[in-house]
Amino acid sequence: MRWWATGNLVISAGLALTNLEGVPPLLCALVGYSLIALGIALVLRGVRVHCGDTLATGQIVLITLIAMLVSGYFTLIEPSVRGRIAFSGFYFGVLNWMCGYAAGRYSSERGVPIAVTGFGLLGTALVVRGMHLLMQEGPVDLSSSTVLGITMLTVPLGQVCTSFGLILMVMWRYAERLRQLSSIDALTGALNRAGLEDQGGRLALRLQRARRDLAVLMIDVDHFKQINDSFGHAAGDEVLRCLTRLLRQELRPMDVLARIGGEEFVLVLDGVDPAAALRLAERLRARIADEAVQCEGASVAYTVSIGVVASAAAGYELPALMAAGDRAMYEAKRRGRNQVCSA
Ligand SMILES: Nc1nc2c(ncn2[C@@H]2O[C@H](COP(=O)(O)OP(=O)(O)OP(=O)(O)O)[C@@H](O)[C@H]2O)c(=O)[nH]1
Repeated sequence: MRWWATGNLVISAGLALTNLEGVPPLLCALVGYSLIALGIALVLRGVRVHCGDTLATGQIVLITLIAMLVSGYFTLIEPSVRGRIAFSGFYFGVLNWMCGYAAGRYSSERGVPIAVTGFGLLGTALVVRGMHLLMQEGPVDLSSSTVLGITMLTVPLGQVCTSFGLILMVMWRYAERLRQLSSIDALTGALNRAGLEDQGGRLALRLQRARRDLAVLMIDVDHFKQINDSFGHAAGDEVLRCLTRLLRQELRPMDVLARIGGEEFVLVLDGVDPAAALRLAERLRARIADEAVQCEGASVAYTVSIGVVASAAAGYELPALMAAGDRAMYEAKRRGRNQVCSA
């Protein structure tokens, strides 16, 4: 956004300079056209940065230098207004197409089609203008042609489209980021309750429609308060992070992992039948009991209690599945912890 705004400011300054009465032609041509090229290069950098790429400073300098040299050539060495204006049409047109290409190629965000259309319109209008001036007979006449009239109309239309499209792209990016942040637990990076309701709910609905098995594991760390009390809160946090990493290793791409309370985690498993869910829960329980967490020189051993529930027993409603899984998990606690129970 910063590059794009600066770029547009520089383009405006360049345009103003090229149209000023009484300005020496050399200044008008060299500085004016260079500024326009520099401005478009900054816009191109902005679009690329937004799409995870960049445009090197050397490339920006090169783009500006080309405009300066060619316009200087048509002013000092081979003075030709037609040559200068035709060149600027082609050159700035192609640069605008490059901006459109960058936006369309690297991004799939809302607003991209509008921005690409805007850059496309701008580029096409400028190239058509350049071609028209080249083919025009007699002295250069910028006022009396229908083609030039249409291109003059297209340029502001393209500018409105690019501005609107780029603003939409940036807003969409912020909205996506906010949505992600509001569904992620800051400590572990797993989903939080809101994220679970959203992604877990969608997974359950998809599996119900496809008539596939779904299983939910409710996992609670045993005597977590004692871990905090004995080793400190930082060690407790590290246990939660390590547990998240360990659980992630067992997940497949469609599975959902969430932390829904202090030391309570939920796994929603895609296409897992009751027997396989029990086997997985048992494997997790044993691995967790075996792997102590190292934190600030201390080795913190811990265990978990797991409640297992499958769609075959409790249906596909996530709240009902979690309630049944919770009951099974508390049964595991009641039986002495470090256990797996199924609903
Ligand atoms: N380190 C750390 N502790 C937390 C966090 N969230 C909650 N806790 C602590 O987790 C502890 C949970 O204690 P309890 O609910 O009594 O459960 P427990 O000690 O695990 O006992 P059982 O579940 O019955 O085995 C409390 O002491 C909370 O302060 C967190 O993000 N980090």
